[in-house]
Order: sequence, then structure tokens, then C-alpha cells
Amino acid sequence: MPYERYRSYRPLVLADRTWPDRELTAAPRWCSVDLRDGNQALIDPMDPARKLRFFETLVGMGFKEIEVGFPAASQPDFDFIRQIIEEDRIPDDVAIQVLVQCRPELIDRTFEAIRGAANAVVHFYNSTSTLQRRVVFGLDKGGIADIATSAARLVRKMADTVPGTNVVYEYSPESFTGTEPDFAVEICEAVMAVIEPTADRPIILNLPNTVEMYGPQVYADVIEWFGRTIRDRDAVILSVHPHNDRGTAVAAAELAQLAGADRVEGTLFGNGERTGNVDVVNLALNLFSQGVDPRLDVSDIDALKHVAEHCNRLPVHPRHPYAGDLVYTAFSGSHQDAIKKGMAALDEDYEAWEVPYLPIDPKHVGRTYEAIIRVNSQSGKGGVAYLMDTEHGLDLPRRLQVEFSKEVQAVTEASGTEIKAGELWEVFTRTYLPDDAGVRLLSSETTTSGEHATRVTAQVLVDGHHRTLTGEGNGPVAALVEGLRAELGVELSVRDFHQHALTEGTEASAAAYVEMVGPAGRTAWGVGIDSSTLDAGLQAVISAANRLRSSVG
Ligand SMILES: CC(=O)SCCNC(=O)CCNC(=O)[C@H](O)C(C)(C)COP(=O)(O)OP(=O)(O)OC[C@H]1O[C@@H](n2cnc3c(N)ncnc32)[C@H](O)[C@@H]1OP(=O)(O)O
Ligand SMILES: CC(C)C(=O)C(=O)O
Ligand SMILES: [Mg+2]
Repeated sequence: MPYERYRSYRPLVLADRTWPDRELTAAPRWCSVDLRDGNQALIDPMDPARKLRFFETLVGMGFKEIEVGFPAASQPDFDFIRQIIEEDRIPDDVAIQVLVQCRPELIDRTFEAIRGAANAVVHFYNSTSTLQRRVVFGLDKGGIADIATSAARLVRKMADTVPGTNVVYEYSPESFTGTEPDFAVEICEAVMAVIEPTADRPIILNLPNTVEMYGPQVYADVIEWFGRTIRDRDAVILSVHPHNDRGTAVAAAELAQLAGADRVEGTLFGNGERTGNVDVVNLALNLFSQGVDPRLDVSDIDALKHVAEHCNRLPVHPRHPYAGDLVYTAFSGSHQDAIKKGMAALDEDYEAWEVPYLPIDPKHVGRTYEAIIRVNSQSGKGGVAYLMDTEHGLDLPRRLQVEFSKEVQAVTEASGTEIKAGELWEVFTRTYLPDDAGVRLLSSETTTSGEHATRVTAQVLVDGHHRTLTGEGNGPVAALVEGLRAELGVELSVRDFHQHALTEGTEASAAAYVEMVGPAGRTAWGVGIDSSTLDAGLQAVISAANRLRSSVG
């Protein structure tokens, strides 16, 4: 790899940085750029219906600033902006934002687009990086600053053409991360000298990580330095607009906020140019998971994902933070075990969420517990037991969990894939409750004489032949075991027995589990499910006897 053809880039080192000691305690001012930066990066840009659906979703989430397009760049963008203004679809407390290059004819058209809107952010930008100055514009710093200040004069003048609109100005020194920080301050101050912002009517200065050229810690240093250096800081909303070229846009946005950024521009699930814009859902849920109000409603994350996937015509990855199909799922055995125990230890109305391997309660983003644990060949008894409990209401004793999970593992290893709850039930019934078992209980009568003597008379089929068994013991289970021992002529004894009621709504009302020891010390569990507790216990004995017989055979 020809690494020597690349240069590390660190425009500034802030020795007295303060951001590492700060904490995020409040949400930033959010701005969605889905309908502009996201849309301009799509293979198929959104049609009007998709744009409208996305816009309404963003409003519903609580965004107060939404970049709705680049109206001078395309007729569909222009028409969409006219549509939401003319159809009165913009809530009073929401400002639409429009992007425009620093070019007079484009600025004129932009103001035409926003006429009639109550609140609009006019966002103008030009590239300020050393590279673009040289290869794209062929201009020195003065020439680049002139582009910005001429545009600032024009937007200020054009605001008079939309008297009913509260116009807020936003300026971006685009490709900021390739710009010398002192030149960025110089050009922003030159723009401010034209716009004349005040604390009551601040300007938004947006410092984009247009291409993520350096790590998040360098971005934070530069943002902190910029915030300390820019004049009239109280007349500035310091905004960041991270892209994800290095895969660290979320970190860059968070560190930039620690370093003083007030506002974040990004998209849902990180759609956007190349590797995308910063993912605002991720940022919001990072705050949420630290006990900070994210000021964005992400409580139905699947609905948001559905809208984004439909409108962008791009999928959200199954491992995408907080949103992916698999992110509240554990396949591996020890994780499943810990989650199962963690869930059991949590009260229904817990004070603070604490479950191993799950940073947030899936319910808070509209996901369900059912999807948390899924079983494949990497899974252990915990996951199998969890599904048997949550999906089928069976609380398997620990050693039965161990035994049954081996049966399940054999199936998942052979299939090479996940086993769903329905198929798990099939494996369970095939193993413990098969229809074609050699010994079958037809009916039974139980009589008790004295404290320790229970007598069972059972009608059974043994390999298709009718038999009447009798036995005595200190309970029906022990009595039936004695009868079976005599009939089958093998050593049988009970090692463990559990039973529990089944939840309402199921036909059977009891489940029983018997661990039996057979010839040569072999053990096997048996399971009985029946409307009567007594019969469930007897069925469990028959089930275990069948399993011991077949293991001997
Ligand atoms: C990082 C970002 O996301 S920035 C946003 C990028 N998004 C877009 O550009 C999408 C929408 N843009 C477009 O569709 C087109 O650029 C249009 C329709 C606005 C303009 O189209 P055209 O005029 O045909 O030209 P094109 O984009 O190629 O123009 C480039 C020219 O504009 C100049 N230019 C580019 N950006 C800017 C700017 N921000 N301010 C001033 N001039 C600019 C270039 O230097 C170049 O000048 P030249 O023609 O003298 O060489
Ligand atoms: C227009 C600007 C803010 C932009 O999208 C970028 O630099 O990424
Ligand atoms: Mg961008």
C-alpha cells in the first residue's frame, strides 16, 4: 500500500483544550439535512411524495430546523418548497432551511422559493480549503473572501424581497477541514461584518467536516479554538456538519459539542454524500442512553427506519447502532444467559435500566423483548431457555436446559442457521412429547392410603400392547415409576421433579419435568403438559421412561 503518498493533516494543536473535561448534558440544536445533503447523494433523488413523507416525519420527530432543499439547483426542489409553503404544511415553530452557492442568480431564485414562509434559514456557502482555492476556483484568499462577502451582501439585500419571512442567515466555509483555521475565522468575520448579527439575531456559522480529513479529537481542538477566537461569539450559533469518511462522524459531532458547538446538522441513519452525514438518531440515542433528553422523538425507531429506507431507497444495515434489525438480539450463549438473568432481575417499573449487553431498553425505541434473543449454533442454554419461556411459557429446569440445548445445537449446526420459535417447539415436542413413543399413558387412577402411600393404576400401551400397571410410592410419580420398573424390567428412579402452572390462555394448565435415572446410571428428562397437574407429572414420567428406553435401544 503506497501510504507514503498520503499526508497527515493537523492544522492546529490546542494545548490548553478544555473539551476533554466536559460532559454532554443537553441536546444540541438539531438540523436535519436529509432533504438536501441526503437527497443529493441518492442514486434516485426523492420524488415529491417521498420528500413530503420525509418532511412530515422530521416534523413529527421534533426537528425545528429542516434543510428542505437546494431550490436553485433543481425544479423538483423548488417545487417542493413552494408546495409546503403554499399548502401551509410548515408548523409555526419550524424553520425551513435552503442551501445556495454564493452565486447571484442562484441567490435570486432561492429567495423566490422561500417567499411566504414564516421562518427560513438561508444557508450560503463557498469552498475555502487550500485545495479548492487552487484547483477549483484558482483564487487567492482575498478572492475567496470576496465570493463570500458579495453573497452575504446579496442575501441581506434579498431579505427585503420577503418581508413576511423571518430570515436567519447561515454561512458555511465549505471544506472547512481543509481550510487553515485562521483563514476560516477571517472569512467568517468578513461575512459577519456584512450580516451584522447580534445576540438577538445571531448568524449560524456552520463548520463542516465536508470531508472527514482528520480525527474527531483534532476537529474538537479546531472547533474549540474557533469558538474562542471568533469575534462576537454571543452573536454566533456555532454549528457543525460532520461527514463520516473516517467512520467517526458521531465521535466528531460529540467532541465538537464538548468543544462548544451549539448546533448539529445531520441525517437520519447517516445517509449523505459518500459515507454519509452524521447520524442524528445515533447522536440522539447516545444522549438518551446517558440520561439526557435528546429532544428528538425516536420512540418508534422502526417506523423512522421504514420511512428513511422507503424515501432514500437505501437499506439501513442490520448492525446499524440502535436501529439495525440485529442490534437488540443476542446469539451467543453467554450473552443470552446474562441477558436472561438481567431481565429477570429487573422490576417491571425499574428506576434505572441495567441489563448486560443491552445499552438501552429496546421498548423505549419501540422494539420488543421477543426479538432480543435468537438462537443459532453459537447459542447456549440461556437463549434456548429464554425462548422456551417467553414464546412457549415453559420454565425449564436448569439441567433440562442443558440437555435440550444440545438437541437444539445439533439442529442448528446441521442447518447452519437460526432456529425460530416455531421450529424450536417442534424440536422440543419431537424430543420430549413424540406422538409415536413406545410407552403411552391412556388413563390412570390414583388412590391415597395414609400419609406416605399413593397407589397408581395406569392403563398404558407398551409398543402397541395394552398393559395395566400398578405401583406404590410416596406420591403418584414415585408410584408410576415403580409400576413401570416392574413392567419394563429395568432400573428406574426419579432424581429431580419440577412443575408449574401454565399462563392463562393456553389449553393445558400445568407443565411437569422429571429427571430419571435409568440403567447404567443414564439420565434423561421427561416432560408432561396436561390440563391436570397430576396427569402432567405422570406424563413426564412416561416421557422420561421413553427417552431412557430409546437411549438404551
Ligand atoms: C459539500 C456539499 O454538499 S455542497 C452542495 C453540493 N450540492 C450541489 O452542488 C447540488 C446542487 N448543485 C447543482 O446542481 C449545480 O451545481 C447547480 C445547478 C447549482 C449549478 O450548476 P452549474 O452552474 O451548471 O454548475 P456547476 O455546479 O458545475 O458550477 C460550478 C461553478 O460554480 C462555482 N461554484 C461552485 N460552488 C460555488 C459556491 N459555493 N459559490 C460560488 N461559486 C461556486 C465553481 O467554481 C464553478 O465555477 P466555473 O463555472 O467558473 O468553473
Ligand atoms: C454545504 C456544506 C455545509 C456541506 O454540505 C458540506 O460541507 O458537507
Ligand atoms: Mg455535507
